Amino acid sequence: MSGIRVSALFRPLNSKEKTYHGDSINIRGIDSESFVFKDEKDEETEFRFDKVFFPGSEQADIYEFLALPIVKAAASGANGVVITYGQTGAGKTYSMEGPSIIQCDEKQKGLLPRVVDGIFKAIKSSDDIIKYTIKLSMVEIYMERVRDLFDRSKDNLQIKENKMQGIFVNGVTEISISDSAEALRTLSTGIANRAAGETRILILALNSGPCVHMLISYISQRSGFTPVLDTIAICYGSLYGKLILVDLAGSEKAEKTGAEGRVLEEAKSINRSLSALGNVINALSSPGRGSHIPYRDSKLTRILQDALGGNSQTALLCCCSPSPSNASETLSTLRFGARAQHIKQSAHFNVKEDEEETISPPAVSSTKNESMERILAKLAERMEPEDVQLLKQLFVLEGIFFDPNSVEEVESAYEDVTSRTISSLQKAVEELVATVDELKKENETLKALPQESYMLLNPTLFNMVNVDRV
Ligand SMILES: Nc1ncnc2c1ncn2[C@@H]1O[C@H](COP(=O)(O)OP(=O)(O)OP(=O)(O)O)[C@@H](O)[C@H]1O
Repeated sequence: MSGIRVSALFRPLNSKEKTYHGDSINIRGIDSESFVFKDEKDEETEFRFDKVFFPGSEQADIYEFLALPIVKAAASGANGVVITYGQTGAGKTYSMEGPSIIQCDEKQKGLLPRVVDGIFKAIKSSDDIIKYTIKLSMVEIYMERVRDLFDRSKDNLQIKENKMQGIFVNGVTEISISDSAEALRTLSTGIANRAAGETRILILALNSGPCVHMLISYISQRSGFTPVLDTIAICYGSLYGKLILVDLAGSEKAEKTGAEGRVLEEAKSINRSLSALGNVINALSSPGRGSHIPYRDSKLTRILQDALGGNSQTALLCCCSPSPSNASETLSTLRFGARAQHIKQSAHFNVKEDEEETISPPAVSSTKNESMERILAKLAERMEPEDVQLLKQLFVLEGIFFDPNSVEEVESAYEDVTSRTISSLQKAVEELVATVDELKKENETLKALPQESYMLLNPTLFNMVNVDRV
């Protein structure tokens, strides 16, 4: 999958819409990927997405097209994100959950229960030797605070970032699950805790390891290493895939909600976070984009930074009403989706460090390679070509990841690898100095011995010391 996979979904008309406009709808399908949309002024615009789900589409088809490839990739250690976007009542939650995640007709099942089933299926069909741990977290963003839906006392969680996990919610409750039924029961407690109208984020973390076939490929790579790199060889033990499902809050304008007081404040906060998402998408999709992408402008964009900026497989479902009465909101949802289509990404595998196992990370992505080359070019200005070659291998081994568009992160990755290399070189130098000291001492002892003892101990040394004395 390249870029973000974007689909538009038109739910069936509801009874209210039918009352006002009968059966009329403002879209005319062209094929499974495109349609003509008629706005409030009867102007027509053609839209094309990766797939269009017209009214009456099957929930199973949406899952298979948007989420299944991501589920499979997550089971092999890649990050994935599925987002539903659209105005209130457009079908985001229905698409995500279906009428209920616990008791529901098979046909109506939403993405969430299907994703959970899909993960367990992928695990069952994988190699027996791989052991998986699956953990669930569920948060909502309420008035720019990240709240834990499994533990309501945690109502202002912080978003952090590290090299192995990328972006993560610090201190969030993670519940281990071992089968679909348990996962759905757990999820339903989180769903019961949510506030109406907020953005809900479900994080499924999959850890797997040890993985033997990767151990073999690691050994074959190691055979070419010099002893210097051996001393800093990094051990890998497990892969983890992070799968995030995001049911966004309604995208309509705050004023349109007719709310007042606290509810209006909530609506404005939702608008701010969705407009921050729009700004990030605009920045990422602009052809001559600069290096600054405003991920830090909202909690939502910060959590989705990996998803939008590079190292995840991402699917966006733009949920719409097909009714002329919602034309202006539908148009803005479609435009949002059209912009998102221009974002280019590259998913890569996450390899978690482990002290006991040694496996090689899968191949790095092309974006990461570009970043790597850039950093190596910088290093080449001040290092010997052989050392740069060694670093190149180290980059590949270490599976370094960072946002290649962020100068800050490029710098920190550069500093990280440089300082590790320097410390390993320092260690090697210290060992050499110790060896030289030992040899010197040995030499002194030998010099102090009478000549006859030299000859008995080692005739070669005797000759060397003699030469030295001459
Ligand atoms: N694809 C669909 N098929 C049948 N009914 C649907 C579909 N999508 C949505 N609906 C119905 O439309 C109504 C609103 O849908 P839903 O709650 O999913 O909207 P939403 O976009 O999540 O709204 P909110 O922003 O308030 O969460 C529900 O009653 C739901 O049953």
